[in-house]
Amino acid sequence: MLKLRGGRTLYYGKGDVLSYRTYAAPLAVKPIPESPYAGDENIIFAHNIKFSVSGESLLTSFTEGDNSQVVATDSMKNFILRETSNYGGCTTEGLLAFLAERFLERYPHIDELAIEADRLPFSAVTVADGGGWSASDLVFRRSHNEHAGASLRWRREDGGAKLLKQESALSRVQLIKVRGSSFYGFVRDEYTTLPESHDRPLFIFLDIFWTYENAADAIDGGRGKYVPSEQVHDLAHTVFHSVHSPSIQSLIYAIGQRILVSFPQLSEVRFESNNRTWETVVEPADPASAGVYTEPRPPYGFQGFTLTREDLSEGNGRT
Ligand SMILES: O=c1[nH]c(=O)c2[nH]c(=O)[nH]c2[nH]1
Repeated sequence: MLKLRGGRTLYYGKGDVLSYRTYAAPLAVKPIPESPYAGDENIIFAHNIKFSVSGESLLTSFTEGDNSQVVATDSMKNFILRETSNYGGCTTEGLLAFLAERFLERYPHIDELAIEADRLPFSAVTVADGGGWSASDLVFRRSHNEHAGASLRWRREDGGAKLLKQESALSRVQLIKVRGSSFYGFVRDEYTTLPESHDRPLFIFLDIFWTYENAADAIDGGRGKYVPSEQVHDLAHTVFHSVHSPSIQSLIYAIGQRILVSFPQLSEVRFESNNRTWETVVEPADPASAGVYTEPRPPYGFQGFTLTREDLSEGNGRT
């Protein structure tokens, strides 16, 4: 949240700015053992952007109805859309940094801004190419599955723009593991009705956020240290597949450790998870046989956890 000196909150801006940029620079990343992902041609580089500004100079627009310093949110939308064509890089974080820095240059009375985006994923369709199959470079399908995101906060300082906060994201992951998860040993008392489970079908909703040690690695994909959400997703799959989890709490911690080990350029990884474990209708005779489940009823449980590099050192009291 954007705040003025003295702690007063003041901001305004535009959300849901839908920007479909074509032919951004291609992104190439180092492969990791858990993922075949090596980059993106960025033929479609599309985002849903949210943008807001703050500053002492805007106070009278609220207190006195003085619009003389107000950049209309309609103009913000135009700025974002038009300037997106001038972005020469290949990452969402880079696009947001480019827009933020240009905006602060263009409007010197704005002190602080927040900009965030969800990447709108489009994947190439597979086409027959005379005997085989290949990925089209012309036709793409809109995906409504998990996607990347990023958020940045900037403040004008000493005439330049200073990055205050950076977070990248993988949002709306939905994964089901049909067996190999348990939940038992929890507090049992007069309020407990949940049976212990030694092998449950575990369905989780997951959002994963990460922060770089050096934000330049997120902003400039050419430095070779960009962490693509696709690799984060593949790491999460791999851990979910391979560990027997005693709880979602323990599962997200294991995924977080693996992410920090794989990507030494990150300082922090954060999780928000949601338990959507299917409700059992017909119990399977043994875990690998036919069962029938249905959607769980609300309310849903959730978990949150932030890991730092300390979580990788021995004797941190958490492992
Ligand atoms: O992985 C879980 N963690 C919990 O804290 C919890 N609580 C609950 O009812 N089911 C689960 N599952």
